[in-house]
Amino acid sequence: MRLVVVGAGGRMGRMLIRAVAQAEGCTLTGAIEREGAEVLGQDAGVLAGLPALGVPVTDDPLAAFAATDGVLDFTAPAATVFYAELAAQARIVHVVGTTGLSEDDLAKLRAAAYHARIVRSGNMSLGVNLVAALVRRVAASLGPDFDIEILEMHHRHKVDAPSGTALLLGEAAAEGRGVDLAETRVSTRDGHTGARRPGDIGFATLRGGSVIGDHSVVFAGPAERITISHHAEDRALFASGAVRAALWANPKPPGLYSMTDVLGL
Ligand SMILES: NC(=O)C1=CN([C@@H]2O[C@H](COP(=O)(O)OP(=O)(O)OC[C@H]3O[C@@H](n4cnc5c(N)ncnc54)[C@H](OP(=O)(O)O)[C@@H]3O)[C@@H](O)[C@H]2O)C=CC1
Ligand SMILES: O=C(O)C1=N[C@H](C(=O)O)C[C@H](O)C1
Repeated sequence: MRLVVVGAGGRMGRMLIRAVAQAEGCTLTGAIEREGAEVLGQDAGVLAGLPALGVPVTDDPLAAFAATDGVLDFTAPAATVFYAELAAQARIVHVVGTTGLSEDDLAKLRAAAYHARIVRSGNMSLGVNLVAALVRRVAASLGPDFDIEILEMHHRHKVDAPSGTALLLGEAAAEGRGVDLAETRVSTRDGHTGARRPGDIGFATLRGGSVIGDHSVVFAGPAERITISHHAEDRALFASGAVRAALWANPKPPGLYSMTDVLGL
């Protein structure tokens, strides 16, 4: 499968180049960065710490999308919406790892998925998606006297909160409970907040250092507490999940898919 990496100079972009170069059955056909980026013109392989691959980083997605089967995109919301529209025009696979998308952005992705095969997930790892399945089940089993709180910590450069993974886990908890996350979500507490509202799903965000991604879901009951945690130890985990998603989506009809579909969970 021919693949293009957008946001090639980013933390995940470099990991994605490595993952494509090392994956059986995949060829890197393009590496895209934004206009004016310092890495333009560099060889994508060298950028990712590999021998040269003969693929220069460019700011021309049109040419790259016209000659590929799929795009791996861990960039920023506005960029992802733009690339989804291009992927739809080119009728290719678009794997979206970007987090922090608004409802409006998501609506645009749903529209693009009439023509593109889009796989989107706040976390491309097998472990987190298994944890989400577990959280759904635990939330469905426990009664309303168990309060649900989600804690996450990421590196100091992360720009969105709560993380895409925290929201994915929150959605799983809400689904398990049969409630709407939008109506139960509490993402900030400060000052005199009053007592916890029954049924709320709380989010707490920590940022610092080089933490790749730590998540815990706490079910706090009257006399016991269950904590389900996941700790990412290497970004390569997300990159190999993204390549797996692209290979899975390649023969599928247009649509918006998730890692739950890819992993058959
Ligand atoms: N779903 C998952 O499993 C995971 C998701 N993520 C998500 O992936 C995203 C990226 O994370 P990370 O790699 O750490 O961030 P970085 O900031 O390191 O990388 C993002 C890259 O995208 C580039 N970019 C921004 N806009 C465009 C554009 N229009 N065209 C081309 N390139 C563009 C940025 O360039 P510039 O610096 O010039 O803005 C930057 O190089 C985040 O949303 C993060 O939460 C991260 C890990 C796992
Ligand atoms: O920005 C990151 O780094 C990560 N983002 C994703 C998220 O928002 O959950 C996934 C992972 O935790 C790393």
